[in-house]
Amino acid sequence: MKPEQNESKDTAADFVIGRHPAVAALRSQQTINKVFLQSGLKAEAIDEIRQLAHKRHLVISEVPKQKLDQLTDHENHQGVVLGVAAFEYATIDDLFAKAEAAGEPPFFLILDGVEDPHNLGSIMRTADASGVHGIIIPKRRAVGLTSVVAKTSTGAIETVPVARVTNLVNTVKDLKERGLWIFGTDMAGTDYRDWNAKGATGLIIGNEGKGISRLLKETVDETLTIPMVGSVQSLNASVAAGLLMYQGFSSRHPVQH
Ligand SMILES: C[S@@+](CC[C@H](N)C(=O)[O-])C[C@H]1O[C@@H](n2cnc3c(N)ncnc32)[C@H](O)[C@@H]1O
Repeated sequence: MKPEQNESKDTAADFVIGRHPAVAALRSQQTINKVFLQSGLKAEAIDEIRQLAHKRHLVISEVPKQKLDQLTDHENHQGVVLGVAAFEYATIDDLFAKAEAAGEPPFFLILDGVEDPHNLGSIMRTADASGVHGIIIPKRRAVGLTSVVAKTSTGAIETVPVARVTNLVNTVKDLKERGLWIFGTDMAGTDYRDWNAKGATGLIIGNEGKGISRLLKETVDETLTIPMVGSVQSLNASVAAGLLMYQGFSSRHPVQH
């Protein structure tokens, strides 16, 4: 499959939902594109939001409650939703370009349905620190680039490109054709301390509950395990990703004695 059939450059819409978060966002430096207020709603907090929006020369759209329910997937919006600056997604080619610009074999992270924005943000933070050239996520059933992810990433959202694809299995097959060696992760594989990530590498981290899907597991060249001696079943996805990314870093940047 050609990459352009599976992925494209796109942007994520994000919303600030509810009265307090909206006031905080309007008072901050955050770029706001749209202000939606529930039509006919009268309250002091709404007046304050109107004033703050006017001060910033923002256009206010008065919309029926159903429209806000729809935008927020029925979250408790209290009649207020702001459309905030979207984060732009990269393409797979952008990720390859980043590796090439660094003069290094690609080191990509593939997240198979990570859902928790704190996990994604924290993974991005470690990816930035450990020299990962980019992250690939699926379009469906996974968290995207939201404001919580941006905050948790402590700025890494600006430096680590994230590509969103419709079909991870096809993307991984395509990456293999482009020379990457694909590593899966679960509880029964090679000890990750023996892992050498010097070559072109794709590392897959699974969903917080389900791990890596069966079809994706079938595509991997090798599976890695972080040994565990306690009683818990598995590590948190971002902790496991962090340890593995740093093992990758260690093999790429050995200590010079
Ligand atoms: C919370 S775990 C998922 C657990 C899931 N029940 C399973 O059995 O795969 C989320 C992801 O973190 C990574 N992970 C967690 N603990 C790991 C370990 N000890 N070794 C390798 N990867 C691990 C894997 O990528 C896993 O898919």
